[in-house]
Amino acid sequence: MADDGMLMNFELGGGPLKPQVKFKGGSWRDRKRAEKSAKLGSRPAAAARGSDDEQRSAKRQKIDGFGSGRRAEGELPHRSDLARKKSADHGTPGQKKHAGPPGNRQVVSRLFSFNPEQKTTFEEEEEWKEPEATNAPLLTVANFGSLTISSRLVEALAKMNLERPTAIQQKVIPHMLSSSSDAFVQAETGSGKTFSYLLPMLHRVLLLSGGGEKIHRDSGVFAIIVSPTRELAKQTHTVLEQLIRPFPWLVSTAITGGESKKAEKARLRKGINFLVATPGRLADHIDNTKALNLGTVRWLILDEGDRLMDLGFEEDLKKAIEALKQVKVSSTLASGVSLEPLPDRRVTVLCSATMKLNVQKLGEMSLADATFLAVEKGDETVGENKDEQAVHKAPAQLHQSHIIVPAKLRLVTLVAYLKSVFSRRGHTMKAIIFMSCAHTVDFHYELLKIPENAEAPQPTSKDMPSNDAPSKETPSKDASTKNTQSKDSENVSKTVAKAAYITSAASPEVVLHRMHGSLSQPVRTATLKSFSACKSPSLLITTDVSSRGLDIPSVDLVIEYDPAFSFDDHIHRIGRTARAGRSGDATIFLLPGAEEGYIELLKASGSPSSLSYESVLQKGLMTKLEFPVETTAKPQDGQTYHDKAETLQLHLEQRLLIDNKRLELARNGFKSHIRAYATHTKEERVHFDITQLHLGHVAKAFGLRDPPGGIGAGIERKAQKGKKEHWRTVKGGKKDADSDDDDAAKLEQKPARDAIMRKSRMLMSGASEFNIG
Ligand SMILES: Nc1ncnc2c1ncn2[C@@H]1O[C@H](COP(=O)(O)OP(=O)(O)OP(=O)(O)O)[C@@H](O)[C@H]1O
Repeated sequence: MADDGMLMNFELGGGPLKPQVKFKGGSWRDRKRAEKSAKLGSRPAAAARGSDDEQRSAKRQKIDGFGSGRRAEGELPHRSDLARKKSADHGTPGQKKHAGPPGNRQVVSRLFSFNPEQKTTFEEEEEWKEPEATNAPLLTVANFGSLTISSRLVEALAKMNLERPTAIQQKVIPHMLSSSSDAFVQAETGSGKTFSYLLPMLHRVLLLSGGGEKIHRDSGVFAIIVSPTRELAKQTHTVLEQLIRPFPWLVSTAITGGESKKAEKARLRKGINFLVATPGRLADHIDNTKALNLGTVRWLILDEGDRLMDLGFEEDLKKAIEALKQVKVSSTLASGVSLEPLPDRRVTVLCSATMKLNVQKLGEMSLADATFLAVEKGDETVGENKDEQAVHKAPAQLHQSHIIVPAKLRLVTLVAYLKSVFSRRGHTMKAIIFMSCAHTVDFHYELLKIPENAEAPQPTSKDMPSNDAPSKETPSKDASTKNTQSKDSENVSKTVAKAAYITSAASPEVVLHRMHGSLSQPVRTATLKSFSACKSPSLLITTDVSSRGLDIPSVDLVIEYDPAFSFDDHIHRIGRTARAGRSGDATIFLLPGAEEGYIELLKASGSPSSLSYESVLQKGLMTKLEFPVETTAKPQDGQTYHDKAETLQLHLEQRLLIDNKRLELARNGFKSHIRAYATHTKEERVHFDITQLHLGHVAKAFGLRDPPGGIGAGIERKAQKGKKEHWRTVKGGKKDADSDDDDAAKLEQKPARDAIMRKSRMLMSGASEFNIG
C-alpha cells in the first residue's frame, strides 16, 4: 500500500517493511539498516518499549516507507527520498515514549526538559487594581456643548452616544476653533484624537453656511486628512460621514490605494469638501487629477505621523505639502461666499500617540510655529521638545502582563492561554493576537481553525452590519446592501472560520479571523468588518497592519505572541484595547534569556504583571481538551497538564505530517519568523538577539520536529560557535548543520544578509505588507 509519505510518529507494529523481504538498492549500510529495522519492526510493541535504539529503528522504518508507493516492495529509497522525509520525521534526541497504555504508545517530544532557565525572578505581586482611566471622557465637563461647538454637531455626537469630551479633545477643539496656527497633537492611544480635529473643522465649515446651504459639494475641498493605511483612512471617513449626515450639502470621500482611480477621479470632479486619503494616492491625484483644486484647502491633517514616516511616505507627503504651499489661499469662493470663518492661512495639524525622531522630522517638514497640544504638563512649542525621545505610557487602565515561555512551549502555551481566557470571559470576548509576519499568521490560522470540510461561519447580516454611515457617494443603500453582504461573505471565506482547541463550555464557539497586508484590499476590509461586528467571542490573528489607529469596539485583550519590532509599535498594538476609558488587557510572550531584558522597557509604558506559563498551562489544559481531527495522540483522563501539553504538541505535529499544505505553511511561517526576528530596531536588538535563538526549539513552536533547511541554520551555528550552553547542545547532529551550509554562508555574507533584512523590513512594514499606494 502506498503510504504517500503520510506516516506519523507512532510505532509501526508490523511496519510497512516485512522482515522476509529482500532489500535492493541503496548502499550496503542502508540495506543493513533496513533489514535491522524490519526485524525490530516485526517484534511486538512491548518488546520494543523504551530504548533509544528502537526509536531510531522505528524512525528508519518510516524513512524507508517514504515514497514506497512508487517503488517495488523492499527496494530501498533513494537518498533524495530520505532527505525529503527527514524534515517531516521525528526522533531527534529529546523525544521519549509516551506513557500511555501498551499498544497505544506514541513518541512525544519532550517539552519540559532542556529549556533555558528563566533569569528573572518576580516577587509576589499585589493584585492589580484598575486605576482611573486616562483616556476616558471627562466627568468634570458637562458636555461637548461647553466647548462651544455647533448644537447640531452636539446632537450628532449624542446620536453616537458621545456626550463629554476627552482630555485631548478639551485641549485641541478650543485651539482649532479659534486659532489659525499649526499644531502638534500628542495623546495616548484611544483618547479620541480623531474627533478632536474633525469637530472644530466641521464647526467652522458649518459657519460658512450660516445654518443653510450656501456651500455645496462643488464649493471646494476644505480639509485633507492623510492616514497611513487604507483601513485607517476608511475608518476616519466612516466617522466623518456619521458626523456630516445631518448636513446633506457637505460631502466627503476617501481616496486610497487599491481602489479604482477612475472612480475616485469622477468623485473629485463632482466635488468634495472633505478628503481622507492615503499619501501615495493623494500624491498621484495631485499630479494627475486636474479636478482636484487645492485653493480652498484650509486644513491638512497628518494622522498617525510616526506611521506615515515609518512606512516611507516622506516623498509623497513632501509633494502634498509643497503643492499646498504653491497654491494661494483664496478668501472667497467663486460664488462670492466669504471664507472668513475659516482660518486665514492653511493650518497643518500633526497627530501622533508617540513622538519618535521621524515624527519630529515630519513636524519640521510640515509645521510652522506649531503649538504643542498634549494632555500632560501644559503646552509647549514643538521646538522645545525636539530632544525628547519616545517614552510613552499606555492608558493607565490597560492591564499589562508578560509571560516568559521557552520556545518549545510557545504553541501549547498560546493554545492554553486562549482557552483559559475565552472560558473566563464567556460570550463577549474579543481578542487580537499580533504576530511578526503574514506567513506566521497564515500558519496559526490554519492550525487553530476547524479544518476545511467543517463549515466556516459566514458573516450573516447580523454579523456584517454596517455601522458605516451611508455615504453620499453611495447611490442607493438598499440596492447595494444585499450585494455588499454577499461579496463580503465571499471575501471572508478564507479569512474567517470557527476556531478549534480554544473553545470551552463558556465559549462553545469562537470565531477566528486572520488579517495581513498580503491579502487583497476587499478581503482585508471585509475581514475587519466581520471581526468588528462579530457577536460571538472572536479572535483576530494579525500583523502590524492592524496595530495603528484601528478602532475596533470592545477588544478586551491584545496578545503580542511575537513582540513588536519597536517599542512604539508595542504601544500602538496594545492601544487596540482600553480605548476611550474602557478596560483592557495586554499580554506579551517573551523567551527566557535576552528577551527578559525587554521587561525593563515595558515598565516605561506601565507596570506589567508577570504570568507563569506553568499556571497558564494548568488553567488552560486541565479543562476538557478537544481535538478537531483524530490523530493517534489523544488527551486522556488522569493526565497531568504536562502530559496534556505534550499530547497536544504531538497531535499538532501529527497534523502537519498528514497534510503537506499545512506542513509547508509551518515551514514558511518558521522561516519568515526568523527573518522577521532580525528586523527589530537597532536599539532593541540587544533584547531580540537572533544569535540566541535555538532554532530547533523555535521549530517546535511551529509544530516542526526540525528547523527546515533555510535561513535559520546559519544563525544557530554562528551562535553555537560563540557559546556552548547546555540547552543548545541538544540540537541535532552534524548532518543537520551541514545540510544548511548554503544558507549559513549566505547569512554570514553581509550584503546577502542585508538584502534579507531589507526584504523582511519591506515585508513587515513596507508597501507590500500594507499595499498602500
Ligand atoms: N468623547 C468621547 N466619549 C466617548 N468615546 C469617545 C470620545 N471620543 C472618542 N471616543 C471613542 O474613542 C475611540 C477612540 O477614538 P480615536 O480612534 O479617535 O482614538 P485615537 O486617539 O485616534 O487612538 P489611536 O492613537 O489608537 O489612533 C473611538 O471608538 C471613539 O468613538
